[in-house]
Amino acid sequence: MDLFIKDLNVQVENLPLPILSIPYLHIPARSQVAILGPSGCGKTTLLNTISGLINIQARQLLWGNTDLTQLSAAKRDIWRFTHIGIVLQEFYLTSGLSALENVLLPYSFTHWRISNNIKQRAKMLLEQMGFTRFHSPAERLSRGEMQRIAIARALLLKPNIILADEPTASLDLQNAKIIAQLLPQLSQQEQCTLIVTTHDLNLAEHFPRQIYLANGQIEREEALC
Ligand SMILES: Nc1ncnc2c1ncn2[C@@H]1O[C@H](COP(=O)(O)OP(=O)(O)OP(=O)(O)O)[C@@H](O)[C@H]1O
Repeated sequence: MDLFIKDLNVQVENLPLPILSIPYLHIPARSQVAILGPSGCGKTTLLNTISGLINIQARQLLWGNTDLTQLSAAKRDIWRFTHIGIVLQEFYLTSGLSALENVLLPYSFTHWRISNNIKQRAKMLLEQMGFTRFHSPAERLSRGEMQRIAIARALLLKPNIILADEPTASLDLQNAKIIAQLLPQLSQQEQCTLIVTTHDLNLAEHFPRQIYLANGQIEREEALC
């Protein structure tokens, strides 16, 4: 699914200027894009907008043929659950559940019984990230391991799109490097679009397209040919 944005202007109460203003943006399906820029430039607002988490203040925001501006908040929630996997700086794992059970959570929300196929897929995703302690309690894992669990959870239901907000920001250098390699690798393998926001240039260098925001606007782009 390609992303097309036309005339996005995010206004908030008591501020005279939009906090994000993007006249046009096209991100082709299955591409890998890093959104960069200083703190407060609008990265998270952009991610929240394209995932439909917040009201969309745009003339048009198309993901494929679906214009999110035309959907109610409830319909956007269903659309997001169906199409987007989200990875955040914090991992939001459920303590008391194992690593594997955490990966399976999105499936558990809509199914009474966990099928063998989905369990195998969860294990396969974890194994691809070099993690095999499926039954370890989530709260005993290292931060790098927790982020791997969060990535596998985001990929479990084969989303068309992965959005990651500062996925390496709370990791040490070594784990940040590993995640920086794994995320683009897995999204390519799963053939989904990957969009990350980051301050981390080591992460951004793994992305063929980099969009720099400043003061809520696209300042410049870099593309590796
Ligand atoms: N609901 C809101 N009300 C008022 N101001 C807001 C609101 N949401 C965001 N902002 C402001 O809009 C600007 C952009 O915020 P945003 O969180 O998108 O920036 P960011 O680039 O993700 O920053 P960081 O890198 O620090 O996470 C900031 O100045 C923020 O304070």
